[in-house]
Amino acid sequence: MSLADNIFIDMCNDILQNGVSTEGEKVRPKWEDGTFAYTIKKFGVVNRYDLSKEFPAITLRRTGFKSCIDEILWIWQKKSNNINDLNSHIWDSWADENGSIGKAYGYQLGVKHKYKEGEMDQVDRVIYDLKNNPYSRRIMTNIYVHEDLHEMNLYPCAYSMTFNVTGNKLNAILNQRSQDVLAANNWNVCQYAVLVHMLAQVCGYEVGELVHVIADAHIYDRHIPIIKELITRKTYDAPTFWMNPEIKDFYQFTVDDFRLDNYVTGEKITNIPIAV
Ligand SMILES: Nc1nc(=O)c2c([nH]1)NC[C@@H]1CN(c3ccc(C(=O)N[C@@H](CCC(=O)O)C(=O)O)cc3)CN21
Ligand SMILES: O=c1ccn([C@H]2C[C@H](O)[C@@H](COP(=O)(O)O)O2)c(=O)[nH]1
Repeated sequence: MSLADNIFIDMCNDILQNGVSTEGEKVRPKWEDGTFAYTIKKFGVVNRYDLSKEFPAITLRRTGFKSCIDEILWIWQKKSNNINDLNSHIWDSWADENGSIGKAYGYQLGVKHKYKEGEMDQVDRVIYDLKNNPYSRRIMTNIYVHEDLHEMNLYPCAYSMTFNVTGNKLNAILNQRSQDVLAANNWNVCQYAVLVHMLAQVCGYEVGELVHVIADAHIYDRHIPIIKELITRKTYDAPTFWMNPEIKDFYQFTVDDFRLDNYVTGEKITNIPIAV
């Protein structure tokens, strides 16, 4: 069993047993047929992944490793907010007729800001500090920008990263305000784990911990039977993560520079309904 499976199973059991239902409350998302998408939710879930021990992909079912990397590169490296730059279709429901998701995610990371050292966007600011001020306690990004929220089709969920160098290790906190546990929990964990690996390699560190702080961790009503079945499955050993060691420039990584070897998992769950 992988450590990530343990964390996932414990979190799901905690939500199912101790969570609170939103049924009958005023909620925003809907299912495709127009009915409200209620959840069972738990406030303030914190999960810690030691990336130096294993890559945190669950084995209960296969996490779409290549598509989650494609999305993190879309946001952090291409700094794009257009689904035409993305190879998967996961954002289609939130894009306008031109393919834009508005001033969200990649758009915000590409905005240049004025600092004493010159103009930089948030990603380049992080890389600059990791290389030049590793003991700074101010190395963080934030894409939850209130003045632009009215131009976002979906407000950012995973909205902030805080990086912290301790010894020769790069640690990070991912702050997430809202988490669809079935569709995107392990997806988000794997993509931000990959981001920490990338930044550690190009800035000269070993990987440390990824701490995932989730304000509202929820299981949608139509996902409850799927989750109940999922967490009773057999688990396998964690896969081996490979990243091309030759890449030393953050902007040179492509999806082909990453691989999960020996990723043995339970069977695929097809057609997971997504609340929009
Ligand atoms: N309700 C909801 N849940 C989300 O997870 C979510 C949103 N909305 N809105 C924006 C993005 C889009 N995200 C998504 C959307 C779909 C999948 C999905 O269908 N996942 C499939 C496999 C996809 C693949 O491997 O390419 C899965 O089996 O989990 C995942 C994340 C995450 N976000
Ligand atoms: O990276 C992501 C993006 C989105 N989600 C989920 C979390 C919620 O279920 C919805 C967003 O709805 P809000 O009403 O805006 O909270 O999308 C995710 O888990 N991960």
